Amino acid sequence: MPHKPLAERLLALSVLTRRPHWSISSARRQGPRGHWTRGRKGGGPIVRHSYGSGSVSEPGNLAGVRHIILVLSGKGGVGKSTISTELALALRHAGKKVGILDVDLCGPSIPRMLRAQGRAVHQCDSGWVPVFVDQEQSISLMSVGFLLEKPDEAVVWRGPKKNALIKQFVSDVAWGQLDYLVVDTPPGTSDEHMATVDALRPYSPLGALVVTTPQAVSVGDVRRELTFCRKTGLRVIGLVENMSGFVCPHCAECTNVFSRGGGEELARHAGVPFLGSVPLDPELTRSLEEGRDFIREFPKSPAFPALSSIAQKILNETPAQLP
Ligand SMILES: Nc1ncnc2c1ncn2[C@@H]1O[C@H](COP(=O)(O)OP(=O)(O)OP(=O)(O)O)[C@@H](O)[C@H]1O
Repeated sequence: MPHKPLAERLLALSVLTRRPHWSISSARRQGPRGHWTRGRKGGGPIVRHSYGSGSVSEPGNLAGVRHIILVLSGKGGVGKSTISTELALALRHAGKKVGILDVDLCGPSIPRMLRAQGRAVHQCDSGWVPVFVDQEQSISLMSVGFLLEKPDEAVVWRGPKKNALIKQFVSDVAWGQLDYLVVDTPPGTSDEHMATVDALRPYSPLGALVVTTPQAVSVGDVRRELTFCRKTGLRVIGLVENMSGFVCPHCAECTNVFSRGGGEELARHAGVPFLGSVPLDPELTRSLEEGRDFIREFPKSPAFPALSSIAQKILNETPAQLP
């Protein structure tokens, strides 16, 4: 069977939902600049969904989410998806219900990191049901990776189309009730970031966690990321320095492969909290490649204390529990 293009599969998916107000099919009356437009004016749809720990009847599909955390970085490959995944796992092991929204449309890596590639997105009356990655259904994940025919298929879209999908991820995914939604973003400060921040603004995100590596270039990029947060009114929860030294598995000595301390110094200089330094850890790399639960399986590894302490700092800031 020939592969259908992604837009066609999304169209088929939204036709299945038969949603009267906002679906790709009804909204494909394209605006003058190629934007998908809403079928009717107004705010988010009134939804009633009843899975998870209760039922809600409020505007929009993020109404049951308590805290939204964006994970940003100025540069690619610094470990944004890694920090998003491990933060979600650590919060889940602290007894929280967690969702992950992967808006890194051109490089969705979280399905692989959580061994969820190839899983399907289903429908309910309230929209797309995210993929539950654990048996207890404590972590749910939505990613463009689930809409691709092949895991390595490229998403070659211009900005307006990407922005429309991001808006749809925010308005049409039935998250149910969550303590935390972790949003993994692409590197940089692009249109997609603006679209994400704009779509999430009505839900008052808790703020942004900014990831950097110790090298000067990444630290320079993160400076721009902090400016982006300031200009878009997004609070910086804190800065994380990733790949910060390598702890030898034989003698436990830490070698600073890159320079060290740049992130902490930048945080001090910028007046934002520093959340911690995560060392390079081969067990972390392996567990991400194999889609294993690093927080549960590797509590003695070098990256574990830093990752749990970052999660604990977030928990300390947001003590409220779901009822
Ligand atoms: N602290 C760490 N120790 C060991 N490996 C790590 C660590 N942090 C990240 N990695 C590895 O580095 C690679 C890049 O990480 P990741 O995909 O999280 O970066 P990213 O910033 O999300 O990249 P992109 O910009 O492509 O979205 C991955 O293979 C991951 O396993």
